[in-house]
Amino acid sequence: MTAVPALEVTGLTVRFAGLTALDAVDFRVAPGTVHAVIGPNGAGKSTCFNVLSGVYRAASGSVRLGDEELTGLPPHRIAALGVARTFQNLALPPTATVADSLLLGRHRLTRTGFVAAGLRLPSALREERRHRERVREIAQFVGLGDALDRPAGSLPYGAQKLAELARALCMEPSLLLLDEPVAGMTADERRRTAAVIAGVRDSLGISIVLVEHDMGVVMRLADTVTVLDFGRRIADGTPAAVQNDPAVVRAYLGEDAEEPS
Ligand SMILES: Nc1ncnc2c1ncn2[C@@H]1O[C@H](COP(=O)(O)OP(=O)(O)OP(=O)(O)O)[C@@H](O)[C@H]1O
Repeated sequence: MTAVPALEVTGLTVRFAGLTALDAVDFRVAPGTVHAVIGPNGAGKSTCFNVLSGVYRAASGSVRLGDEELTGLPPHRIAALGVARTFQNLALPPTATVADSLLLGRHRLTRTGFVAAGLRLPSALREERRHRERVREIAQFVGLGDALDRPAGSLPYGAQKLAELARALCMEPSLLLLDEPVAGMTADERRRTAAVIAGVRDSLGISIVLVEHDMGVVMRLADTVTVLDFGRRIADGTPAAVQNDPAVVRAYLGEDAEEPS
């Protein structure tokens, strides 16, 4: 396994027509840790996520993964550097089987060219078998080992979200970006997904950045947390530290939180 590099975000600034959605934000994600980005509505979480994955351009600042500068690179180049992401809304092909959906995640790791694959050459068949084995392992890892031959769209919502997570893992990333991984889930599905995410960190050792509204999940799962409000970083630290930070309480509850009762 190659060493997982640290993610270093420095002075990250994003502007939309006069609105500063991210204002000189700094944070660091140590290798093999879970880092949550939280904040009230409109704080800049999705913007941050979209800059990390290359969907939005930063006005200034830097995002470095080890020695690689990610700012300015298009999404596919960032993905090629080992950054995988999931989406807030389901993005699996609904009629493809879970196995085939996960195989799509291995596209960038596929060596055999189209011609060899099209001709069904032995080398192409061997490679496909290797990828299918890895897909099976990853599906088992997230608890979908029995669902490989089912159409992804026929699974319950929580299982479809896990299949997306599995597809991202199929890229063998060193950094996984999760956009609200438990949004819309039942309590059971949330628990199961949180356990899978903790397992990804603990067993695969990769780094995870997640944007999430569910505070219970954030507090249980994250090693470190960055809190944004109106595009600025207002707190950064362990879940316990940021939870008790007066600026964070104020941001979530409004100015009234400061008034003596
Ligand atoms: N593509 C865009 N064009 C213009 N303004 C945008 C764009 N994307 C986000 N914004 C603005 O940037 C600010 C931050 O938005 P962002 O979606 O990043 O916040 P958020 O913390 O993810 O909010 P939520 O929790 O509601 O998803 C908001 O004022 C939003 O209206």
